[in-house]
Amino acid sequence: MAGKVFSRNAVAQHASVGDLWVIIDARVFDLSSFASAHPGGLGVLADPEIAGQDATASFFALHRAEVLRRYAHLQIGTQIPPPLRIETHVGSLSAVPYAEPTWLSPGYHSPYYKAHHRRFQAAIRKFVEEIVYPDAQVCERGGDKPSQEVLDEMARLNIIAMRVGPGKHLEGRVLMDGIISLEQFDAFHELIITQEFSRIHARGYGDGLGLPPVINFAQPALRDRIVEDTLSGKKPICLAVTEAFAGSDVQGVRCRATKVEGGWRVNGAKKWITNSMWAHYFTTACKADNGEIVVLVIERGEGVRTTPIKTSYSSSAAGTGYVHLDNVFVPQGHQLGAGHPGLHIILHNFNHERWVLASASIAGQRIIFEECFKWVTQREVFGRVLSSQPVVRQKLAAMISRIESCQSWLENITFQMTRMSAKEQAQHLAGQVAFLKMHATRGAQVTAADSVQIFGGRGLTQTDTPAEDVLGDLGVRQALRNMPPQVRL
Ligand code: HEM
Repeated sequence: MAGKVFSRNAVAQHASVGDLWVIIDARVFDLSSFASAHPGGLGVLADPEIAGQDATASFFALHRAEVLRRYAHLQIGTQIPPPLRIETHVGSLSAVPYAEPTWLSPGYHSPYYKAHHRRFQAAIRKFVEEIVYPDAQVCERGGDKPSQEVLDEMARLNIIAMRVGPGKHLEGRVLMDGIISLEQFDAFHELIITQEFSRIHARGYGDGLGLPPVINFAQPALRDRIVEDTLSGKKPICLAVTEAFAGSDVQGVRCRATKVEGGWRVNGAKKWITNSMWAHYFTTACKADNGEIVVLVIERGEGVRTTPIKTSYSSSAAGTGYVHLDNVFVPQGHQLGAGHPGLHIILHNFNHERWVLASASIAGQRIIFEECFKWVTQREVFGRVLSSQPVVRQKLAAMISRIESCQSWLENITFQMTRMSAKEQAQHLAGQVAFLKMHATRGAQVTAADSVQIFGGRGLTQTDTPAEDVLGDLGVRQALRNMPPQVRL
C-alpha cells in the first residue's frame, strides 16, 4: 500500500489503476471495486468533478478522517509533489486549540502532573487510539461485547485493574509494562485513563461497575477469586441495583432474598443493568424477608437469565439488560459485608462513581468541542466559512468556558483525593463531587445540543433539521425588514 508515487497527470495512465480513482489528502485511491458498495452511492464518485480529480475538499465535507484509515487498503499510491497533508494525529496530542487540557498544552504549567503522569498519558493515548478505538467502533455499531483480544491486552497491561482506581487490588501488578511504579500510581493516573478512554467515541463500550463493593466487603477467598476473574478480563461483573419499580431508589428494591439452608433463594428482576449481558458476576441488591437490604454476589448459572435493552446513549455494546432471577440459590458466603447495612455497601462507592462520570463527561465535551472547531473552520455555507458567524463563535466560547472551568475544578478535587483518607473524602468531597457532576453533566447537555446545531444535518443520523440559529436568525431578519419605519419607543 502507498508504495507507488504518482504525478497528478500520470495517475490515469498508470497500468494498475482501475477506471475510477480519486486523490484524497495527497493519497491516490482506486475506487473501481469499492464504488458499487460505497454507502454514498456510485453516482457521486463517478461525477466528472470527483472522478480522476483531487476530491479532498468534497471528501472531508462528508466523512471523518477515520474513514480513510478504515479503507486504507484502497490506496494505491501517493501524489507527487506532496501538498500540505491533513493533520489527523492518531495516538499523539492534538494541535487544535483547547482540544487538550492545559497540562498537555504547550507553554502551560501544572502543579499536579509529574513526568510519570505525562509518560503514562502518552502510553494510554496510543493504546486507546490504536487498539481500543477501532474495536469500540465495530462493537458499538454491531452492539457487541468488547473483543476478547482487546480485553486480554488490557488485562496484560493491568489497565482493567487501574480503571478501578488506586487500592489493594493493584498489589503485585506491573502497570503498563512498568512505565510507572505501583507507588507512583494515584488518582491522577485514574483520571488520565478515564479521560483517555472517553476518546473512543462509543459511550457504552466497556462500561460497567460492580467490583468495588466486592473489593471492600467480600470475604477474602471470594474477593480474591472475583478480583482475579474480572481484572483478567475473563469474567466481567456488573452492579445490579435498579428495578422497573424502584429506579435507583435502593431502599425500594423488590427483588426478594429468602433465607434458606446454607444461603439465600433470590427471586425478582433487575432493569437497565449496564454490562449485564456480558457479565458472569452480578453484585445484586435484594430485600430480605425482614425488609432489610442485603447485597449478594450472584454468578451466572441456573435461574439467571439476561435479555438486552437498547439505550439512547449506546447500541447494545454497553451490554445493558434485564436480569431475571428465578429461584436462584446463592451461598451464604456470597453475601457482601454481613453485619453492614446493605444500603451502606451500595452507597459506599457512589462518590467515586460520580467522580468517574464527571471526568468522562468533561473529556467527552472536550472531544465534541474539538470536532466542532474543526468543522467550523472547514465548512463553508453560502460562500462563508461557518466560523465567520458570531452566533457560532459564541457557542464555541461557551463550550470552552464550561470545559476549562470543570477541568480545573476536577483536578482540584482529584488532588484532594491523593491527600485525603477515604473517611476524609467521604466527609469533605461528597458535596464537591456531587456539585461537579451536576454542573458537568448539565453543561454536557448544552454542549451536545449546541454541537448538533453547529453540525446541522450532519449532527443527526435519522432526521435532518436546519440549524435553529439559522432559522431564528432568518425569522428575525425578516421581521426587521417588515418593521414599520415610523415606530418609536
Ligand atoms: C476513499 C474514498 C471514499 C471512501 C472509502 C468512502 C467511504 C464512505 C463511507 C464509509 C460512507 C458512510 C458514512 C461514513 O462512514 O462516513 C460514505 C458516505 C458518503 N460518501 Fe464516501 N467515501 C469515499 C469517497 C467519497 C467521495 C470522493 C465522495 C464525493 C463527494 C463521497 C460521497 C459520499 C456521500 C455523499 C456519502 C453519504 C453521506 C451522508 O449520508 O451523510 N465519498 N462514504
